[in-house]
Amino acid sequence: MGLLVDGQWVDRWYDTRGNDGEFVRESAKLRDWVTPDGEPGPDGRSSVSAGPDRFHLYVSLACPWAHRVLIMRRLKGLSGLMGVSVTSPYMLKEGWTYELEEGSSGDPVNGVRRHYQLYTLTDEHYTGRVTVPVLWDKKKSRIVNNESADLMRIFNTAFDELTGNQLDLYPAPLREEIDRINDEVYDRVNNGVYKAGFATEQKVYEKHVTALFEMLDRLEALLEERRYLAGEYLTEADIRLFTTLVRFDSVYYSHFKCNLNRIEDYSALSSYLRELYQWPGIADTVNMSHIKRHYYGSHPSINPNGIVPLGPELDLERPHDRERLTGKGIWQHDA
Ligand SMILES: N[C@@H](CCC(=O)N[C@@H](CS)C(=O)NCC(=O)O)C(=O)O
Repeated sequence: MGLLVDGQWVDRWYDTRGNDGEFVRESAKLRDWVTPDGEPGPDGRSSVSAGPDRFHLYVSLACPWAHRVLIMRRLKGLSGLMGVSVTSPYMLKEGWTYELEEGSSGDPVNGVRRHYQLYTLTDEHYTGRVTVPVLWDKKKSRIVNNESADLMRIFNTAFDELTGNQLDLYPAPLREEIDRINDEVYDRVNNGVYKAGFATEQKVYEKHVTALFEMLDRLEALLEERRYLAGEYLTEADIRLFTTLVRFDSVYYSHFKCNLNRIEDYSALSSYLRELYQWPGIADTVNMSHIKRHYYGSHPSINPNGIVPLGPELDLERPHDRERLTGKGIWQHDA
């Protein structure tokens, strides 16, 4: 695990010592947009135009941030329009790689063996963390964007004219509520499990685990009343929560020591997790082997021998009881 410094790969773990035992996630740096005609994106950001064979997605099936984007690709019918390269589950000295024998798909587009090469192809002096997911522009031979929150929004609208898909996972009337939920879920849940798991001071770990379970209790109460986080429609907020929930009992509970409860112990949250897992197309995006091998095998400071636990045995296919709450599926753009 490492980062690029002026285009050179440096093998270095996160610096928690310099932050009083806290893991601080670096913000993504490549933030261009994709729009139907290449007109500027939100906040006037520069943009490239959507095209049928222009983009390629690089993901790890283990990574919850990449997973959100893979789900959006599926729900928005983009699979035929945009190929995907899957990394090896392991992220070790050279960072993410495309080693076929470890379970990577390889990289048919650029033929790179190490994920950081995509960053140096984009900018030979790149400095910063080298993360998945990444959206690659085949026309300009560079990364367009490496922030999953942006990629979800791009996929929600940019290609609609090409696909005819009208589903809207960020509908205008619900945006304020979605943004509010996303902020808290990001801080306490999505990134909260990492802040607990990568903490190197007891009090820091306890602070983040406490905040995480306070939030899970609040989400449990909300989901007792609401079918989905923002109400009756499934939105991006649900996808963002799902990718953490589906990893929780297998990984975050034990590997990151987030073990006050399992998701299975919450009635509404566990049923909600099963409903989302059973949503058409979603189960196919979940690869528990990559998920477990990645976490237990890529963090030697937490799990030095890399032993991958056999359990727990989860049955996400069993019935859920969410029909008792009103649900209207996914919003349509022209609804
Ligand atoms: N802000 C990014 C974060 C992505 C991220 O941190 N991905 C992890 C994998 S789960 C990664 O690639 N980490 C490598 C590193 O931090 O060096 C996003 O949401 O797209």
